[in-house]
Amino acid sequence: MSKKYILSIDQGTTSSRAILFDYKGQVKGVSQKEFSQIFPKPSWVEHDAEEIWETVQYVLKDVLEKNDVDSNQIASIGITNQRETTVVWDKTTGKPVYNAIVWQSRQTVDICNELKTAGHSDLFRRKTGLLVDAYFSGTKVKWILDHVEGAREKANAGDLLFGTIDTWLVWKLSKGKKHITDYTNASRTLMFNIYDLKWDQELLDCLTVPSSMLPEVRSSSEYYTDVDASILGTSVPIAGIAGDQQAALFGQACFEKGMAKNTYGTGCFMLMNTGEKAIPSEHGLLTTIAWGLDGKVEYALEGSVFVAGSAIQWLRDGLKMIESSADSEELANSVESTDGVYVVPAFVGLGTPYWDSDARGAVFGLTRGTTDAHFARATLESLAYQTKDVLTAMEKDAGFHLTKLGVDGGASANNFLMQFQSDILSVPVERPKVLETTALGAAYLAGLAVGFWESKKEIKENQSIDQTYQPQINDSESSVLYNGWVKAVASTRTFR
Ligand SMILES: Nc1ncnc2c1ncn2[C@@H]1O[C@H](COP(=O)(O)OP(=O)(O)O)[C@@H](O)[C@H]1O
Ligand SMILES: O=P(O)(O)OC[C@H](O)CO
Repeated sequence: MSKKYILSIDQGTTSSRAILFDYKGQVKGVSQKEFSQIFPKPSWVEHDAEEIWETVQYVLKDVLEKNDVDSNQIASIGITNQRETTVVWDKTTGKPVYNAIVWQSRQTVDICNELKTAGHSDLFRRKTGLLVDAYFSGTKVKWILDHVEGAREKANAGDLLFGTIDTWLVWKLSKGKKHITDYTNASRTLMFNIYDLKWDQELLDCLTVPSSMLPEVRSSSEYYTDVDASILGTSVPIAGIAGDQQAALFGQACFEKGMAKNTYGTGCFMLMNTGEKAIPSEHGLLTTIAWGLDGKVEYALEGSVFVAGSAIQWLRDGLKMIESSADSEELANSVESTDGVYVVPAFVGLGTPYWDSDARGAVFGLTRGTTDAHFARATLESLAYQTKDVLTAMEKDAGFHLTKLGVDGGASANNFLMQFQSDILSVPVERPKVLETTALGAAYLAGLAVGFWESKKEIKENQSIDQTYQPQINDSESSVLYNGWVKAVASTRTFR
């Protein structure tokens, strides 16, 4: 039977997806399953790693069954994942010793403060391109070893393994045969030197993490192992791995230096390809690995916003203002403006460019006339304002202006948001036809490794644009609106 498809696993913060892509990069079928968000304390976010694995198995089988595709028709599997989220499990039993600590979780703020007080900030920044922040995996591993009874002893004896979600899934899919990750995921851990391309003993010592827990680091596109035949009926090669934001950069075909994309998912992540040169940021951005491919590594600058689509979920689930996230568009469009209302969704602090762990959400400008529509509109607008904060920092670091912004991710389906984004940035916003660029990027990486696609040039030809949003307000109107946001953020940060 001929190999017609590449199968992508997109393990995101709120759901797991399996997507079948054909040679043209078109979606042949999708299966998606949400899983539980666990909030043990305010600003802590955890997942059950076993539940994640169950949802991944479910969507893999479901997408094949629903679309009448046999696993024999799959040329290879690509994995892309929510990054930084940390799983520690027992090597022998395969059982996690604690919930997965999610990238958004703030439970390691105290550990970060200790590292900063001990004077380690520069060391981490210099070697990893990141910042000492609870966002990244390193302090999460340390937290688990410090807080789970017996964990440190077991880790020291070599009995525990660490992995980001990609590592956990490959371990499960290969029935414990492979403990690996790729450069992009390793570059988000605070333990990996992005210049030497090795786990860094000095950083591990600061974090008190034994090196025996760490996975082998591989490129983002190569044959790693097979999915065990018992899972899908035949053994299918796994041949692509990348963190979801890097995969989206690849899926948007941002192969050249200076090309950037912004993904609106649970959080919002803007990445710019900087080629074979890593650019250290002076404006609060992260320097990170874009991918390891064809025997070399390329780098990116990244701005990370912690709360974006999850603010819309909060309107839906917390405030019960809307029934579905998509309803936010109609509600926002039912009013002409927010009437001066600003929502700063700093539920878990603020990421780029503020890196303020202690900030918490705030609402400004309420009047007796404020309605749910103003509130929903202001919440959607906050995604665009946060993106403007990031783009401003990125342009300063890169030293040039972007001429257009490629977008993707769940919330990029929102036309109100995309138009407002273009208005606030004063640049065109381009949305591709295939919004699943994260999964597509992982598919491309997996397909290149097995010859399904021959080259990046072939991939580029698959790209097509759904809609371009042009700025509809002038620069001074846009500045007035943005200045209100700048004041709102400043006030949020002084409230403690
Ligand atoms: N039409 C929409 N308008 C606004 N937000 C949306 C819309 N559709 C989805 N979202 C938001 O996008 C997020 C889901 O996007 P997705 O890319 O699947 O995220 P993730 O990969 O982080 O799980 C959710 O937080 C949801 O609230
Ligand atoms: O699950 P997403 O798409 O919001 O992505 C999460 C990021 O990878 C966190 O760094």
